[in-house]
Amino acid sequence: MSHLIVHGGRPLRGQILPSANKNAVLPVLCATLLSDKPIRLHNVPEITDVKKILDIFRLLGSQVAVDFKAGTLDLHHQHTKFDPLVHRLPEEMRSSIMLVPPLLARFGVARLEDDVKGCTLGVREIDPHVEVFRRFGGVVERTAGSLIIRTEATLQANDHWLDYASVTTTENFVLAAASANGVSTLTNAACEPHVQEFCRFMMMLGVPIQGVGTSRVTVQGGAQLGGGEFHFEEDFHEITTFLALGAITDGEIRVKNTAPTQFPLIDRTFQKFGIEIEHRDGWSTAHRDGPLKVRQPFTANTLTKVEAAPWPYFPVDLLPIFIALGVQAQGSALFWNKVYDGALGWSGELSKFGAHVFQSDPHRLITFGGSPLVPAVVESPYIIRVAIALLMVAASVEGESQIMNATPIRRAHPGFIENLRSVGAEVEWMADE
Ligand SMILES: CC(=O)N[C@H]1[C@@H](OP(=O)(O)OP(=O)(O)OC[C@H]2O[C@@H](n3ccc(=O)[nH]c3=O)[C@H](O)[C@@H]2O)O[C@H](CO)[C@@H](O)[C@@H]1O
Ligand SMILES: C=C(OP(=O)(O)O)C(=O)O
Repeated sequence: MSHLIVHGGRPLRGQILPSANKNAVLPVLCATLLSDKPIRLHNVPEITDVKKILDIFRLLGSQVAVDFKAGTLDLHHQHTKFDPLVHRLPEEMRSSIMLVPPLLARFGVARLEDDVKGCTLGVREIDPHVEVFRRFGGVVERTAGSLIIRTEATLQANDHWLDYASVTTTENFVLAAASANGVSTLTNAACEPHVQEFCRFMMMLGVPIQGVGTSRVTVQGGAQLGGGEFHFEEDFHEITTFLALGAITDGEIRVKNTAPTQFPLIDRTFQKFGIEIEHRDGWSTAHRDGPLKVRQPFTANTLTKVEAAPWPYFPVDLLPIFIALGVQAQGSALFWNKVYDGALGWSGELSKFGAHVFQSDPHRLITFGGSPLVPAVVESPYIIRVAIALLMVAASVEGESQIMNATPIRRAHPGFIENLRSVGAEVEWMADE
């Protein structure tokens, strides 16, 4: 059941309790492997990436007890063993790469399959990760289809300066530094909300970290790590997505949001399309007054633009959601993906709805929105948020559309289709032939 049928044109109204952020949950799961004490996690989402990591934990001999209904996960990596000749880390997901430091710290060896590229957004380098492994004393060897990384001794604390603020490389540095023999500092560190949430988990395990939320992070390594309990926050991606779904269908969805301090730039970006976000009493709502409309800039010869780059810029994973708003909003807007070189190639699918978009180069796309759209059969690339963006457009257009290959949604958003139905959407997975 990889395709979605959407009967669009209904305003979506209601209330949503968002799930946790996949990109916080996955590094935390990897980090649990550093400790041999019991750990309990709350608000754990039932998503395919989480299930893949739990499967490998079971194969390694860890105790795993999960209740997705209650959102609780109990992990105990006490009798865990890793054999590079037998065990394969999960493929088609980026987060596998963050199992490497805990495996090195505990077993002195890790093996990483080549396909850890995740969403097909363009080049997703592993070199910054390899550099981090080497700086901590890892010896990296290429074999057919995988990398083998080994360490002879305890990981060596060090200072490192990244080429760019990479999310998973920052998390990998912190993971390696936690078990290294001294103080390590990373400069040009990523500081996304999920990186901060991951660091808070590491601190709960007993790792002293300074500079969380900034571009320089210092980690005191070598502490004896404990266990404990941790509760995941609501995902700012999912909050934003449901606010946008309410707005694009001319409805109104109220979404629980206990961290509105993360939202000022996201709110201002909504305003660029004629949408006002209200945060009140732990809930957020998007209001629109009339048709969606791109706000005109005061500067001559420019376009209203959404510029996505590492945090605290506008988050790159949310760009497709706003491109969907752009094709429905009257006027022109420029979307600039400063991170990925292959994240906009799907724009041809928007044309099937009758949308007018122009990709000016691999990083930039202009929407000329507001013209009437028609239902369509479109094909999603393997990109979570693009499957959702196509679904958003379909939900805003009267009639039946189909989104082929929409399963990437299941990598990040548990019960997404059920949630959509609960706010009035007519959407279902297509039965297999
Ligand atoms: C599991 C996880 O957490 N995945 C997220 C993580 O992936 P991930 O950690 O893989 O993303 P990186 O931050 O490493 O960036 C991805 C790629 O973008 C390019 N790049 C990035 C930044 C930059 O300033 N210059 C540059 O060229 C590089 O080619 C890099 O390989 O962060 C990405 C960027 O927020 C998100 O899209 C992914 O959802
Ligand atoms: C791109 C994403 O994930 P990944 O890095 O796991 O592919 C995402 O979460 O939007």
